[in-house]
This record gives sequence, structure tokens and C-alpha cells, in this order.
Amino acid sequence: MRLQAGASRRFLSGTSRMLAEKKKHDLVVVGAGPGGYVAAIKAAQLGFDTACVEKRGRAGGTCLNVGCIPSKALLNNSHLYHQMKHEAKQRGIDINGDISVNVSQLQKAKDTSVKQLTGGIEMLFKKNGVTYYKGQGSFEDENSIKVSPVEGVEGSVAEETILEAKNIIVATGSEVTPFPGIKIDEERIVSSTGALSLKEVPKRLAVIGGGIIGLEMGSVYSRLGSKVTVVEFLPKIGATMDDEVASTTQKFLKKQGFDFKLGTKVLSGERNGDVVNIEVENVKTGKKESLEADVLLVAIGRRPYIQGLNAEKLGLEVDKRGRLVIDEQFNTKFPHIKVIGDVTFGPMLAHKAEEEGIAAVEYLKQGHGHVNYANIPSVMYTHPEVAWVGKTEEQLKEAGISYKIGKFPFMANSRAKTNQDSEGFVKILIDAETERILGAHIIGPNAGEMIAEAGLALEYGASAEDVARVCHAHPTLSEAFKEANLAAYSKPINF
Ligand SMILES: Cc1cc2nc3c(=O)[nH]c(=O)nc-3n(C[C@H](O)[C@H](O)[C@H](O)COP(=O)(O)OP(=O)(O)OC[C@H]3O[C@@H](n4cnc5c(N)ncnc54)[C@H](O)[C@@H]3O)c2cc1C
Ligand SMILES: NC(=O)c1ccc[n+]([C@@H]2O[C@H](COP(=O)([O-])OP(=O)(O)OC[C@H]3O[C@@H](n4cnc5c(N)ncnc54)[C@H](O)[C@@H]3O)[C@@H](O)[C@H]2O)c1
Repeated sequence: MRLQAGASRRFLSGTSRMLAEKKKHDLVVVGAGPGGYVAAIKAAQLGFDTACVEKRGRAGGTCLNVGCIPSKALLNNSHLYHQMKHEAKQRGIDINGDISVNVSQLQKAKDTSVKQLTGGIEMLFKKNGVTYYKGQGSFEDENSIKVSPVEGVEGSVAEETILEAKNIIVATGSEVTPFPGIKIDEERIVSSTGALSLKEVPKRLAVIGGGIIGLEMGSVYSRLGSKVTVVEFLPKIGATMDDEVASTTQKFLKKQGFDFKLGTKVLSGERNGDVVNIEVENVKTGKKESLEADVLLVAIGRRPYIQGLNAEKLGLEVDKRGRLVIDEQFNTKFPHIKVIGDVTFGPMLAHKAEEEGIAAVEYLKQGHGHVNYANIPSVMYTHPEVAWVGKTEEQLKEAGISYKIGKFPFMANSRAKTNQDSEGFVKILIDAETERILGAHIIGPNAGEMIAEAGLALEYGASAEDVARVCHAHPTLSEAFKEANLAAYSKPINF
């Protein structure tokens, strides 16, 4: 499998006629996000001479640098603050003195986690023998990637380097979808990236988009004291959530102080000094309204990113949503050029990108690989958390599949009661005839951990009874999952 390693020299075309270094690898992965870095490590483990090219300077992509990890650090610590401030007394903890937020320390704690985790990937590259090139990757031709120096990036390649590759995996990820006419300055009008690094807690935070980013980042600042107003175009929040779960989520967030303007179109957003003026319009009634905020977060989705990749040189197909087009084996029109993660089809989730990274490499090694797109969990890390996998009720209705529902409230779960954290429920959807699990929807404490059990059950085609007959430890939140399964085909015990 290994190609002849070694460097040769070649002339660049154009006026510079500089010498570009040339290296050979079995596989070059462009992008070191969750898709790319996992693919690179797996490939090295399977014996490929593997290189990974990243222009950011730090590995981990969107997820580790400006996504999953920093947002969860802020979510965790803002939740702790909120609990100390509002729940300590009732839990028997007297705090003698002020409880206040130290935003710069909050940011430092976040940055420490990010630094440790991104540095960890570089160590994993070393451990597994992945050659790491810091620089901008672009297609030179169908078998070579040019790595160009990136100014300001520590450790960047010093000169253009050509990587000759038998195989290439593109994992260049995604970027924030801009809102036409609204200028993001990452200070007063921010994307998720700016929202992760605010220097102070805004008194009023307006959010365009009631999806996952809007609700997670809205939660952070709501807990820290902001008045949060979410403007959502659709009549519901929560993007792809089951409708019943979405409306329960909205109810809980409202109780926490969120304001929602659903079915509302944003007409404009403009910074005027230290305030942002936003004009909105109700989609049904056409009624216009003016909002004022200290910070406006634009969170209307993300779009695939291929800027500077030179994919057009090879004529790689891009669909009208900007995604690189691939077949079921991740292949572009060139079978040795594969694409994974946010830059192609499917949900924009880190674990989906990782699964694809593994599968794409397995295709290269052994001609087969596998991702079960019907079993990719989603988690929203608000409080309570919301997690789901498989079909929603709406999807089952649309597909004409008859189903039964099993529901169990955390109010009736002993651990949730003990923890004084008992909002929400587990909802299991099963096939009316076979009683196989079709979907699981959880809103409640630790939902994000609990959904793994649902994933395992779905993957192995378990019925509700299969799950309910498994002994679950007591007292645990997972007993609510067992009871919801019991409720789906029979009756729960504790409710
Ligand atoms: C605020 C926020 C929170 C999120 N939270 C979660 C979460 O909790 N759970 C979850 O599953 N997902 C979450 N996501 C989504 C998740 O971050 C993405 O789905 C995931 O990062 C996609 O991985 P990827 O490898 O496809 O792309 P990316 O992570 O975007 O990585 C692509 C990498 O490629 C590099 N690159 C691009 N072009 C080139 C080039 N030409 N040369 C060299 N390098 C290049 C980029 O610099 C980048 O580092 C969140 C996203 C955001 C914005
Ligand atoms: N916990 C997680 O897994 C997590 C966390 C954050 C982000 N992400 C991923 O990052 C991606 C981007 O997140 P996001 O929240 O930006 O996107 P999203 O797709 O989750 O939500 C965007 C929301 O904005 C709304 N919207 C779109 N255009 C609008 C407009 N003009 N006016 C008002 N509302 C509008 C949409 O209806 C939708 O509800 C998602 O794919 C998500 O899966 C995941």
C-alpha cells in the first residue's frame, strides 16, 4: 500500500519560478476537523502513509475551536453559575458573599479546554505517524495537493509544498451562513464565533434563528443575565426536533426568561453605536416591529466551505446548496477523491463527520465501509438537554407508518427527583406491529448521554420489550428510558 516516500523538486508555473518541495503520501486529508483528523488517524492505523493539511493552525476544525467544545464549556459553567445563584439555598448551601460572573475567567476556562483538546490531536497525529502540514491546501491536479504558507499561523509551511497523493479525502467543513444585508462585525452583530468570545454579558441579546446554536448560545447568556429574544422564521423552534419535544423545549426556555417571536421574518439589522436595531415582520399578519439589542446573534445555519480548495479546477460537482457531490461511497467523479463531513450531504454534526472519516478510509483499505444515516443522534445541550435519534412522530405520520408511543416523565424518576432536576420526559416511538423502536426523543437531565442507549437499541433492531427487560441500575436517570420502553408495549411501573 505504501508509496515510495521521498522528496523531489519541481518548478512552479507562473512568474515566480520558485522551487516547490514535493512529497509523496498514500493519502492526503484536507482539513483537520472531526472528519479529517479522525480519517487521518484511522488511515495511519490501517497502514497508509498519511498526511493531513490544516490552514487554521490548530487542529480540531470548527468543532474544537469555535463550535462544540467552546460552546459546551460556556454552557457547563453558565449552568453552574445559574445553579449557585438560584438553587444553592434550596439545596442547603449557604453562600456567604457575592456570586458574580467573571467573564474573562469564564473565557479562560473555555480557552484552556480548547487548547488541551486541539493540542491533543497533534499528539495523536505524532503517535499514529500522521504527517501534519499547517497550510492552505488546494488541488494542483487530481493527484496532488498544493500546501501554501498561511500568514500568522505558527508552524505554517515555509514555502509551497506539493503533496503527491494516491488518495485524497476532502474534509473542509462549513462556515456561518450570512444573513443578506446584515453585516457581522463579531462585536455587536455576531456569528456563533463572536458569541463564544463576548467580553461582557449583554443586557439584551437578540438571536436570529431558533435552531441549535441560537438556543444553546441563548441559554449561556440567559443564565448569565441577558434578556434573550429569539426571532425564528418557522412557527416552531428546534430545527429537526419532534414537534411535541420542540414545544416543551420552548415552554421550559420561556420559563427561564427567553422571549420567542416565531413565524417572524427579520427585515433588517443594523448597528448604531452600541446598540443594534432590528426590524421584524410577522409572516402571517404582516405586522412590523422594531427591536433593540446590545448584541445580535445571527444563527440561521451553516454552509459548506470550499473556498481556496480549487475544486473547480478538477470540475468537482457542487450542488445548489454548495455541497460537494458524492456517491454512497463518498466518491467524487474521481474514485480516489472522497469527501466527508459538513462539506457534503447529511446533518452538520461532528460525530457524523467522524463516522464518515472512518468509513471513507475503510472503503480505501478494504472496499467497504458503513454509516447508518438512520441512526445519527442529535443533542442540544441546553438545560434540560434535548436528545433524539431515529424518526419523529411527524416523519412516521408522513411515511404512513403506524406506531405506538411510550412516555415516561422525569417527575416520576427517583434520581431526577433526588437531584431536584425533574423537568421533561422520555418518549419512545415503536412500530405498532413489530414493536421495534423507531425513534427516541428525550428532554431532560443528561438526555445527551442517555440517547446512546437508544442508538444501540436502534442499531440492533431492538424492540421496546428488549430494552425494558434489561436490568437498569437504580437509582439512575436511565430507568426513565427503561420505563418509557415499558410504557410503549405495556404499562410503566412507577407512573
Ligand atoms: C457553535 C457551534 C457549536 C457546535 N456544537 C456541536 C455539537 O455540540 N455537537 C456536534 O456534533 N456538532 C456541533 N457543531 C457542528 C460541528 O462543529 C461540525 O459538524 C463539525 O465540526 C464538522 O466537522 P468537519 O470535519 O466536517 O468540518 P470542520 O470542523 O469545519 O473542519 C474543517 C477544517 O478544514 C479546514 N480547511 C478548510 N479548507 C481548507 C483548506 N483548503 N486547506 C486546509 N484546511 C482547510 C478548516 O480550517 C477546518 O479546520 C457545532 C458547530 C458550531 C458552529
Ligand atoms: N449540539 C449540537 O449538536 C450543535 C450545536 C450547535 C450547532 N450545531 C450544528 O451547526 C449547524 C448550524 O446551527 P444553526 O443553529 O445555525 O442552524 P439550524 O439549522 O439548527 O437552525 C437555524 C434556524 O434558523 C432558522 N432560520 C433560517 N433562516 C432564517 C431567517 N431568515 N430568519 C429567521 N430564522 C431563520 C431556521 O428555521 C432554523 O430554525 C446545525 O447543522 C447544527 O446541527 C450542532
